[in-house]
Amino acid sequence: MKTTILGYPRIGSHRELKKACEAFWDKKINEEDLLKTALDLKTRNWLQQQESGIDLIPSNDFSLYDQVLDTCLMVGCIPERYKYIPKENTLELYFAMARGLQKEGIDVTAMEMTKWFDTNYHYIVPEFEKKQTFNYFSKKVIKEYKEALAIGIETKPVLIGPVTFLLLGKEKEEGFQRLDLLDKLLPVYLEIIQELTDLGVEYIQFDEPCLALNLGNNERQAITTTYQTIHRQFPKLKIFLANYFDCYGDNLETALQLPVDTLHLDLVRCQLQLDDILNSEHFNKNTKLSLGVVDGRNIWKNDFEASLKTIEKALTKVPFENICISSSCSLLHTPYDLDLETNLKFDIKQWLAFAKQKLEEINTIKNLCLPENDAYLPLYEENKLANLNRKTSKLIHNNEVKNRVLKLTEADSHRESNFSIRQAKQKNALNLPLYPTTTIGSFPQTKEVRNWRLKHKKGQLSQEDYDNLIAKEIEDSIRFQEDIGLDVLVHGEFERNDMVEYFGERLNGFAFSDFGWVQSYGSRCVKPPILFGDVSRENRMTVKWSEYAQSLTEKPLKGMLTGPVTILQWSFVRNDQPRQATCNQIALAIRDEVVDLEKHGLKIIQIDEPAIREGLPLRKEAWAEYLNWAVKAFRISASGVKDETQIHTHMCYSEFNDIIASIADMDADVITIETSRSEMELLEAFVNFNYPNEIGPGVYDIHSPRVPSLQEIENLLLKAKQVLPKEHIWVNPDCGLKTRDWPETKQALENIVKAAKKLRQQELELV
Ligand SMILES: CN1c2c(nc(N)[nH]c2=O)NC[C@@H]1CNc1ccc(C(=O)N[C@@H](CCC(=O)N[C@@H](CCC(=O)N[C@@H](CCC(=O)O)C(=O)O)C(=O)O)C(=O)O)cc1
Ligand SMILES: N[C@@H](CCS)C(=O)O
Ligand SMILES: [Zn+2]
Repeated sequence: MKTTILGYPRIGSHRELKKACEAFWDKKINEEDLLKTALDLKTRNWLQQQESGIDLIPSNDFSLYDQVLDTCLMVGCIPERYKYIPKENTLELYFAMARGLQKEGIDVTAMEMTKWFDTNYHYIVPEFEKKQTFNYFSKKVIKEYKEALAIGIETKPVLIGPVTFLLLGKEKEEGFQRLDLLDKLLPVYLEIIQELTDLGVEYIQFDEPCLALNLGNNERQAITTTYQTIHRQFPKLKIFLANYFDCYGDNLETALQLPVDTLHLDLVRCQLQLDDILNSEHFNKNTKLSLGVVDGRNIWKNDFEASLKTIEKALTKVPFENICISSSCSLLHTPYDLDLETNLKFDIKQWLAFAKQKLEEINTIKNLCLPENDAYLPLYEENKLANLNRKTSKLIHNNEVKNRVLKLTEADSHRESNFSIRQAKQKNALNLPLYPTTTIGSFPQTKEVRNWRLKHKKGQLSQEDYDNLIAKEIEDSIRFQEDIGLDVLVHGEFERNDMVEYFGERLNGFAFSDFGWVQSYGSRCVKPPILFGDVSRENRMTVKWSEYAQSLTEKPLKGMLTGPVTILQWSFVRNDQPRQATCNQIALAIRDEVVDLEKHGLKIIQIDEPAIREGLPLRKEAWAEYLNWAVKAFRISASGVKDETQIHTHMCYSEFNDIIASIADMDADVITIETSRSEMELLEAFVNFNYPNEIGPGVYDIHSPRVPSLQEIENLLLKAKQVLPKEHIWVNPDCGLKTRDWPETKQALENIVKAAKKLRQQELELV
């Protein structure tokens, strides 16, 4: 029996990689310094895994920015627009693809980014053209294998499988299907595998999480062709095939017939597939099984008793030596180390395991399976006790909250009137111009603002002083928004550390870590709150600052809240009750806040739901049930106000096509969406569906430091104007501006307002 994991977090327990990357981008450190930090992190990760008894330790799971971008570089899939960046300057090219580049006559946009399956991790979307060619360009995988070898660790290199790589990408022109490129891509993979096997690599982990999706026959055939070809050419190579985040489902038969050494199962997301596999006529008894019993997506302690039962079941059909104990998916999605948390209550801390603790769990589970396991029995008992304690803890249950959810009625998820009546009333109440301009909520979270919060947290800045600084920042931002002529203002979210953590900190039922960082994209991290119990709102959460901001201006100010599905989705959520039940509890807490904002004079309230698409189950069979409760939860949160109050929602990084009916069903008066990186492509779904309510297609890609020109914004707006009724169009950036600096924000927003004014002028001239 062996142990493995599919990947380890890489940002650093103290976000060392984030800090090094950002210092490198700011030219405060050079390439050598950055690469040294990276090597230190990789080395620490490998040694940690070795020390924890992991047998098959992954390499090439590290990335300076994103593993899909690494794969693009590996196979030379570099879009034409980067050709002016010298290829020898690999890091400049790499970060230009990730973030865009504006310097010395070069002005290139970044590649698109989207969500990695149903996680809050974003990957860079590969771009393919009809005449796409591939070549073995970046040798990172070799370099990392050698780096580990240099410290005496023989690793299992991880590659994103060619089929998943193609499916995750996008055709940039018509007339071909990206899967047709497999014939050209596969030879490059073979070249890479050749180099790895020449170095003595025994196992390669191929990540093919596309197997968790509904695939067509040609996609399944592509999987079969790929692994038959690899096996034919490298019969001695041990192919470790990893699918995760859901079952193999109807791809199981294909997967079971592949010539692979080890098949990985995510047994956290899909318990039942083990029975299906063991009972399948296609199951080859010589195939090893990697049993992903330790949750790579959540932070609850493993239930050893349950895991051992699962392993016992596998052992009825699979020889002991053919079992590998592993994490359900890469541990990338969990924080580093629970030992760093000194402020978590013991009661709660005893229920948790972060990445380092998960390594230890995997090792313990394996040892508990051995005949001589005496030394590990105390750990088994400790685990049993902690889990029992969680089941019965008084910290978790609140009957008042449970009853309120039980008493919800259909009427609680409906506004008083339908949209057209509300629209007319809101027009009167708000008196906005055509093409109203607004922003999505946050303004730059500068170093100063974050430092005030840090000092305040450490007790070095009093509540009063902190509040005064925030108030001044809000006032400045209101003046700025008025000066440039925005129509609907925001307070700027300066008081918030994060749009989910901030609410979690103010709601009952949540706990917080100090170092529970998880990479969201590139150098950006989030610290998901730990949602352990019934959720309720004790006090108002946002009214003070929104009311204050509104008092500074005659223009309408948007109250700013995070929606129930997003709070659920971006927290480490309890696994002892259905997600739907937890979501309704959050919805009621947000509803109370919405009603309070209205009471305090806010005429527009935005309830952000950027995670609604990401929460969609990977398999379509499960969509309807999810969408039903998710949309309902949003509606519960939004429906406590009168018709005149305008409810906005915001979503970013979403493919809307498949779920557009549900988005319309959310019945927000206005929705702002991400569209600029995709050149308004994402708007298509709204147009085809005849989306009934108002819509603000983002015209400024806020994830890149690039300032969009007036012309670019105008072009995007013209595209929107061609397909949407003009009375429905809002003009706004893609998403919040918290990651941007003020100078570029000012320039970009000025351009946005100018573009909207120009459009209005053109309308006047037409009359
Ligand atoms: C909209 N997005 C979000 C997602 N998920 C969320 N939970 N939140 C989101 O906003 N998913 C999809 C997208 C992803 N986008 C982003 C965008 C930006 C960030 C981001 O900027 N993250 C910050 C960390 C934010 C935070 O929690 N800050 C705290 C702690 C501040 C801190 O680092 N303090 C320093 C000292 C201050 C200093 O000197 O700089 C310290 O403690 O050492 C706060 O503001 O109080 C990031 O830095 O990565 C994430 C996802
Ligand atoms: N209101 C949030 C939404 C981000 S998705 C912000 O502006 O940052
Ligand atoms: Zn957003």
